[in-house]
Order: sequence, then C-alpha cells, then structure tokens
Amino acid sequence: MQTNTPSDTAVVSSPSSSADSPLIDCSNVTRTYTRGGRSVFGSKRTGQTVTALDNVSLQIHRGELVGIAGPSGSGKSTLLHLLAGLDTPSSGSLSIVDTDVSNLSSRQRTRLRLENIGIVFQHFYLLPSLSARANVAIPLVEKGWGKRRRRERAAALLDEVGLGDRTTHKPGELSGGEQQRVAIARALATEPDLLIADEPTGELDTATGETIMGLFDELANDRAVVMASHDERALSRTDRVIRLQDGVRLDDA
Ligand SMILES: Nc1ncnc2c1ncn2[C@@H]1O[C@H](COP(=O)(O)OP(=O)(O)OP(=O)(O)O)[C@@H](O)[C@H]1O
Repeated sequence: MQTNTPSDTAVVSSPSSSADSPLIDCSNVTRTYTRGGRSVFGSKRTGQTVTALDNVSLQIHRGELVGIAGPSGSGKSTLLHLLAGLDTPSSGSLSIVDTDVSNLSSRQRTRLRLENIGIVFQHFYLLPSLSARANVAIPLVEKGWGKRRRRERAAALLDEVGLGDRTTHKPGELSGGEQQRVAIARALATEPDLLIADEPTGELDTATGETIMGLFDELANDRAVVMASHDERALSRTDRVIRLQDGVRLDDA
C-alpha cells in the first residue's frame, strides 16, 4: 500500500468548490512525444517528435456524458490519459476537479486519481483469480478500508450495475458485458466525480454495448463521464462528441 505525505493529500480538491465550475478545464493543451521521452520542441513531426495533441481546449461539467472520437492516431488516447491524470501536458493548462495537474508529481496524480477519478478500459483488466467482489474492492484496499466494509461496499456496487447475483463469480465465469460491468463497479468504488472510459464497448456485441451505454447515461447524472470510442452507435448515446483529427479539435479547426 502506498503511504502519502501531507503534500500528496494537499492536491485533493476542496469540497467547497463551486457546483458550476467545470470538472475538467483544459486550455490550449499540447502534448508532444519523442522516442526517448518528451520534447519541448517541434510542431507536428520533426525528426522523432510527434505532436499528438495540438492546442486543445475543452470544458466538461458534472452531469455530462461526453464522447471523444476521431480516426486512429488522432489523439484520443493521449487526451484521455491527460484527463485521467495519467499524464501531464507539454504545454497549456489542465485542471481536473479544481486541481491544476500540470505540475503535479506522479505520486500526487496517483492520489488525485484515487480520490476523484475512475477509469474503465476496453480490455477490463480484472484479476482472474479474484471474485467479482474482490476485484471491485481493490481500490478500497488502496484507501485502507477494512475487509468487512470493503465487501459490503463492493457488493452494493455490483448490485448497482445489475450483478448482485454474481458477486462470487470469477471473471472467467462471466460474459464480456458482465466483466465490463465489474470493471465499471471497480471504477466507482471510491465514488469518483469523474469516470473516464477508453473504448468501453470495443470488446462487446451491439446489444451489450447498448446496456453499458445505458449504465453510463445513468452514472453521468451526478458525475461526468468521458469516453473515447470508434463506435458511432455508442457515441450517439452521449450528450456531445468532441472530434479530433491529427491532434486538433475539428470544431476548433
Ligand atoms: N508514447 C508515445 N510515443 C510516441 N508517439 C506516441 C506515443 N503515444 C502516442 N503517440 C503518437 O501520438 C499520436 C496520437 O496517438 P493516440 O494513441 O493518442 O491516438 P488514438 O486516436 O488514441 O489512436 P487509436 O484510435 O488507434 O487508439 C499518434 O501519431 C501516435 O503514434
């Protein structure tokens, strides 16, 4: 388990933040990559430098279900990783849940994610040897909760996503849609304000994808849900879609 210094906990937003302020405030964000690390130089491709995101601005509020779309290589994952606090911009400003993430250390971003952000991936990433309930409880272990409290909370979350009768099943005994719902329940364990999902319906058949989108729609009532997707059917269920091409927002171009 990770121990946190006082400066780590200081990054967590205060509950006094305004209800109207955006959960995500991204202003003129650029992210460049180089093969050996990040670069401060370059536009588009210069030698080994790639501009994956180019001067992107957006705001996302509580209550919104927002899609991020674009062709392969357009910068969706790069943007999602920034919004999830997994990465920091090369330039520009990015605030997540009233916290300026631009200059946070990796440890401080870990803390921010644990307190405020749930993440769902295309491939679920459940631990195969653990029950659905134990998988959902993993973030609560990191938060230091006792076993009984963790089990109760995990069972309640599985009930919330319609898997109340599957708590002791292992991932291998569940369908793809059920596994994704376990992954969503796990992402919700710490009651995050922000749920980030990368291709959440990519592994699922159409009907199961629809079920997951219905769940996201409900979950966005009292938090923000942001999902990157190639799936136009899933994107049509969102409140709005931010479209990227070559790292640029199409509606800004
Ligand atoms: N770690 C990295 N190092 C170097 N270049 C990278 C890195 N990650 C992404 N890129 C490049 O940045 C650009 C955007 O990539 P990104 O993965 O964000 O696109 P994407 O829209 O998510 O694509 P896909 O739909 O195929 O997942 C691409 O040109 C990609 O090759």
